[in-house]
Amino acid sequence: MKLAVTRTGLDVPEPLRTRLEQDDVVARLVRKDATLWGPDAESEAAVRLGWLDLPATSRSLLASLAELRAELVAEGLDRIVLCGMGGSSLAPEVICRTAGVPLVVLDTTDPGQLLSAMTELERTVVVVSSKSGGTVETESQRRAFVAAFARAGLDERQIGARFVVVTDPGSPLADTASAMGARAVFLADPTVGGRYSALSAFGLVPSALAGADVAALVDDAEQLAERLAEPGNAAMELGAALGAAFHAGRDKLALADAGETPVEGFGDWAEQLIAESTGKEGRGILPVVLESPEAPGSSGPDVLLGLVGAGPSGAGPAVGVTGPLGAQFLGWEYATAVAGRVLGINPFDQPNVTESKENTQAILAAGLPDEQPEATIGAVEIRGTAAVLRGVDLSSHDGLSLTLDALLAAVPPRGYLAVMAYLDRLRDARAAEVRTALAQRTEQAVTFGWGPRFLHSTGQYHKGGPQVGVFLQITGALDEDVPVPDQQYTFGTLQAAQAAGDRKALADRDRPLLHLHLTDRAAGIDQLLTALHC
Ligand SMILES: O=P(O)(O)OC[C@H]1O[C@](O)(CO)[C@@H](O)[C@@H]1O
Repeated sequence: MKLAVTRTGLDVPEPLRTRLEQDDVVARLVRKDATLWGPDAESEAAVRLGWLDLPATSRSLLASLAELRAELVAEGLDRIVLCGMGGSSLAPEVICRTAGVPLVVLDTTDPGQLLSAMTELERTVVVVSSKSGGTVETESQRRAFVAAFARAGLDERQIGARFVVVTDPGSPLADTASAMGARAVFLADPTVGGRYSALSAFGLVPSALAGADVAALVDDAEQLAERLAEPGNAAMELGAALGAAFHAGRDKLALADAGETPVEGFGDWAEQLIAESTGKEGRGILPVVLESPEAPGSSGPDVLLGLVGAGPSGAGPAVGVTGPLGAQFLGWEYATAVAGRVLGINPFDQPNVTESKENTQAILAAGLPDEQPEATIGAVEIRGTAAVLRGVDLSSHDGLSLTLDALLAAVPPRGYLAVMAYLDRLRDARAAEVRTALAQRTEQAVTFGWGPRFLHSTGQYHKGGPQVGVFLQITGALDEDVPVPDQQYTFGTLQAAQAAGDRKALADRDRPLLHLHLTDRAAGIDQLLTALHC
């Protein structure tokens, strides 16, 4: 099956089509012309287009991956835990979900979620994936697993044999991998950025070790790669549609898995690709991951519905993309690069991501801020900016409902509300229902992200995109905490510092923000959902 793109209710205007043709974008992109995104982006683009070659170059990984998987299974090591953030874990999660094979993805600093991953150690192999090799979440998780294996009685050599590392050549993680005697190290192509790395070792290594058929993925991508030089190819059509929608004022892309598609959870991967690539210089396309094509938020004056796995069935505006997963990855990457050109931004940098990271480090050094709640209602402590809380009667018996009403009222027309939950996405999964409940009550887009994962995805858009966002941050009390080995802080402190660091980054931009801290997570989520449904 080939990649196919269909549209309803959205035209690609002739001038845009002509411009893309006259500028020879199709031919220039496949020959990796770094000038496509303007002079400011040129030096970065020159070292960021390696993803176009991956369908051919990644083939060389397949034999060694099959061998390594067989070796691990023979030793009874059949549980794969992947430590990695953003582009280093989102693709393997979709690949494994789609293939129906188990992969434990650890992309969090939540101590509870970490502890649930640190089980069944006797059958566990940990894949540590980080391009830069310097991502604090990933390095902290690696240390925690080393300590857990040691507690389980493994010696140094045995511990090393439980780790597989994926990183860029020369990164600090490459050095650590050899120092710890990691069982295998895969050095990835440094000319591929994190969110474009689905078909590289970052996507393939953990997925193959978990049992997914990654050869099929590469085959499917290669079939599309062969057509990418053709004018009007499907990926070009998708990029043109995203660009046309943006210029028509439809700068929210509501993404849903659709139809009989075997692709599962694609929206979470595409969300990072689109948000981090386009959300900068005060513009961008905001991906809104929907629970289903009919979920609230699938239509609106600023929305384009994007269906993965089926053509659009209604009047639109919508775009449907069908085809196998390998082709979907490559097609959306290509389309995002094209959309970047249409929007006039550099789709390969993430200039605002470091800000929250730096705030986090400063907070870890100085200590967590002491911010007293404005009110505590049941299991929910309420804090927030004046733009949300001014005039809200927090002493009222329905103070939480009134607060949420005020939050919704603060979202401007064509703006958005971002829910950011620094919780355990397994145990506190019901928190995601807050998105649907809020989206039912507003015309504006409502997104949901698990912290700190979203910091490596929509976090770029929040800070670098149009400043029309309103934010709901949810944090929760800890049942247990876990020290980060050889650091002065625990995972719980790191998680709290990440949340506080991001609050600071948003406050520095005067964005309206409501911070709800759940003193009892389950009770607090219940309370929130009740307040939203009444
Ligand atoms: O693979 P790394 O270097 O750990 O980075 C993880 C993620 O962090 C970012 O660099 C920035 O948030 C993403 O672009 C990337 O996918």
